[in-house]
Amino acid sequence: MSAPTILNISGVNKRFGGLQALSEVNVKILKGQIYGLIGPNGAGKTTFFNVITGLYQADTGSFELAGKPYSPSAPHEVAKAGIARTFQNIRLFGEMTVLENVMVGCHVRTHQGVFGAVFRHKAARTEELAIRKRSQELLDFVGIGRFGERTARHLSYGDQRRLEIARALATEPQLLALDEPAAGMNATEKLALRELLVKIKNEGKTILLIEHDVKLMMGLCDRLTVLDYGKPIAEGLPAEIQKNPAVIEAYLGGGH
Ligand SMILES: Nc1ncnc2c1ncn2[C@@H]1O[C@H](COP(=O)(O)OP(=O)(O)OP(=O)(O)O)[C@@H](O)[C@H]1O
Repeated sequence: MSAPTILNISGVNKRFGGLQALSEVNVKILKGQIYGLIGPNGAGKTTFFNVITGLYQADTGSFELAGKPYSPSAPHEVAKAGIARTFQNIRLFGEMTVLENVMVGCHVRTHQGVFGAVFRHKAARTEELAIRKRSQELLDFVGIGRFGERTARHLSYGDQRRLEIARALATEPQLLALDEPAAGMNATEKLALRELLVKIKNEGKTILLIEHDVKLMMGLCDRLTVLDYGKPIAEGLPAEIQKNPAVIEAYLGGGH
């Protein structure tokens, strides 16, 4: 029996004025996969992320998350529905501690929410302790457990990326959507990131990944979709994608 479908999206179109940023995009991601989205600059990758996480509204498209119809809406609702994302430009609470950043992520799934935590009702205190413990476990999992009390903005670049991933995992997502997590990383940091993503996959999580480093993607992804000028030009296994003439043309041809 094949794995259940986590994300099933079809017929997505998105236009900005005269520009067709997404054109009939279909993506189907199975549980436990690392699914890659690649394409030259401006191909529509981030727009696709923005559409599935409710930052942009698609002109058309049908969306299913873990077998249920899903309508991308406000970011908090999207997190509750089960999609957690990171951004090309790191978005942390820079003045909060590393641990607190992850705790914020955990509150998506709590009963008391952030207000309960602030006013310190008794039930909230108990929940808060559990959240602290869970957050520390997540920091340990991504490899920055020793920095919990540091101010987030004092972490190294690579560790800030890990923290973003820990915070996203804290929302207990069905799908972890990572937008260029290796951007700006050196070779050692990239290698460590790769190991972390494999570790997350081995926990049974499902990952949707945008990344410019094609070599990294080919080694990491179970399947990929290639976008070019908003259109899907190929879908398949890394070995199929690598020898697809349309993909080679999109990357090496004169259009970009
Ligand atoms: N809010 C917007 N308004 C108008 N045009 C936009 C908007 N967002 C994106 N675009 C345009 O849509 C196209 C796709 O952009 P997008 O950022 O999704 O590409 P990308 O594949 O993520 O590129 P990169 O790899 O450079 O991040 C581009 O031509 C971009 O200029």
